[in-house]
Amino acid sequence: MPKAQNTLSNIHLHLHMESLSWILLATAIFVLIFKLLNYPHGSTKNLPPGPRPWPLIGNLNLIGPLPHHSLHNLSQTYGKLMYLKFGSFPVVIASSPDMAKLFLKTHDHIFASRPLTAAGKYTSYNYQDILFAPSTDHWKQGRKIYLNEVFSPKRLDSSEYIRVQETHDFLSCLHALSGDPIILKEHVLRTILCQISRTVLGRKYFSESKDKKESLTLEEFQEMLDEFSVLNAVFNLGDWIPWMGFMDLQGYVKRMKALSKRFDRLYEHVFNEHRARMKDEKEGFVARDVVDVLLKLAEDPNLEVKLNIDAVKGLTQDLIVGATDTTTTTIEWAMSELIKQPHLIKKATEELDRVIGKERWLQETDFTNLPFIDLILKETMRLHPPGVLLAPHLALEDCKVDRYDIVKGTIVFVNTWSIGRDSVVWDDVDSFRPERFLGSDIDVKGQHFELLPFSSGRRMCPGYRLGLKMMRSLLGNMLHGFNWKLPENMRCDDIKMEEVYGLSTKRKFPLVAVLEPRLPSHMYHSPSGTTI
Ligand code: HEM
Repeated sequence: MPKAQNTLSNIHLHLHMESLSWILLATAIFVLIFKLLNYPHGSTKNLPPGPRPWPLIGNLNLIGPLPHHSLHNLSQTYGKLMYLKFGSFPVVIASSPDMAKLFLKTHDHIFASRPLTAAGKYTSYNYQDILFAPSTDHWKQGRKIYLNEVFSPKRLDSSEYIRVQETHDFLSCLHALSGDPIILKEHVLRTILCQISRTVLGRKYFSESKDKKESLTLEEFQEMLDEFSVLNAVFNLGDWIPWMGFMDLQGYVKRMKALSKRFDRLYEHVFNEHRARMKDEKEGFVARDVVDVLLKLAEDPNLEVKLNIDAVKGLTQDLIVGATDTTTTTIEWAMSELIKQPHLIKKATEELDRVIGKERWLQETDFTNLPFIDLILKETMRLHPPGVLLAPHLALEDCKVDRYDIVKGTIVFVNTWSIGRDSVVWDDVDSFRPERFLGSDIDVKGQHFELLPFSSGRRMCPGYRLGLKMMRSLLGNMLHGFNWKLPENMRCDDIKMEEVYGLSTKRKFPLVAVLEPRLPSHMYHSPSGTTI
């Protein structure tokens, strides 16, 4: 072979070898990246079963607009403990009472933290609230403050008069509207907002019509709460694929920052008013509401963890957002289920007539004598728990759960919506039958893992007693005070039961009803003289 030709084929061979090495190198890098992205699926860990994840997005492609439904369907294939990847994060889903118990009771100390999300950072004062705070000393102290200063039986008793006044105003408003179709949730939300604002902030701080002088209208406040609910439940890409976060492709972070500014303006106004009273009254100052208590605590040098002003805002905000959507949504679901089954309303009103009579309204001391109202609420929260996936929990350490390895940093969701439809636990799962709880000791206080609307363990809802009081009283009195009908052109089958996912999972189509008074007319006179 001539020398020149020899050299040429050497070059060819060299080039061929070189491209081969490039191909091999590229393949090796691809495999490595794929393995890294899918870690720990490829590791020696014994992970719960789950679908194979895609690079980059993991299993996010399997999650639809109602994530609890998507996860429920997946659990029918992969089982009650399921492993997925959301972007680059390992996620496990518990879909049965025994699995929920392992995370919320047996290993509660390991799973009581929260992942750091953009919502917690931008809408909740950089996690200086309680709901989004990881398991830190700030969070522990905040829960203690709540339990002693807001939710103790004594504190709840001292704010009862507010709930009574606002409930009477609510009933009076409904009476004035009797005969006309009403959008129920608007009235319930307004009442809950009035109750919680007066208890926490001292007064309402919003006006119900545009011409009154308040920094905020009711409409704007409701809009802010809706936006909070949406932004705190969205699948924000930057949370799951952190390197994409800076692009904010969905625009959620921008909205979070804007919302936070609106809430902050409200708190600044509220706090300035409270500080002014504190200054005026000096030694004679006595705390009248939760903000007073928190601002006083912020001055306390002996507090274990210093409470700065952002933390006071975070703690204040959790009470407002924690109380409003959850209770309003539950009452709306309850009435939607009841109105489809008039015999249940009849049963409830028979009990009310027997226990309360027609000459007074239901009070908080009557609750123990009205078991059917409680059965209705339990059955509502079985089928329509507001927090369908609870809030996300985070593994602080590696842990073995039901023979599977759950690695540190795994995010845990408990699918309470799925548990409420578990046919191993419940008969006739899709039917709304409050009587199913007759003679059963299952309650909603975190001891029975088949019914977890308020969760259980260290992260259990601290406001559940207040939530129950507000719901029992409003629902009971709504049934006591009125006959419930559908607008003329509607039949029971027209009531759609579709959902919209959010911090609380709400009805897609608001319930519209027509009310007719059941009690003598003098009963509806509101003591505070509120008109609509
Ligand atoms: C129907 C009424 C309510 C329901 C169904 C409900 C449900 C829940 C759920 C599921 C959680 C998350 C638990 C977890 O992560 O495991 C939670 C947490 C929380 N709830 Fe409620 N809630 C209700 C009413 C209230 C009320 C009335 C308040 C306050 C006034 C409140 C304040 C909070 C707070 C501050 C947290 C955060 C607790 C923490 O992360 O440590 N909730 N709630």
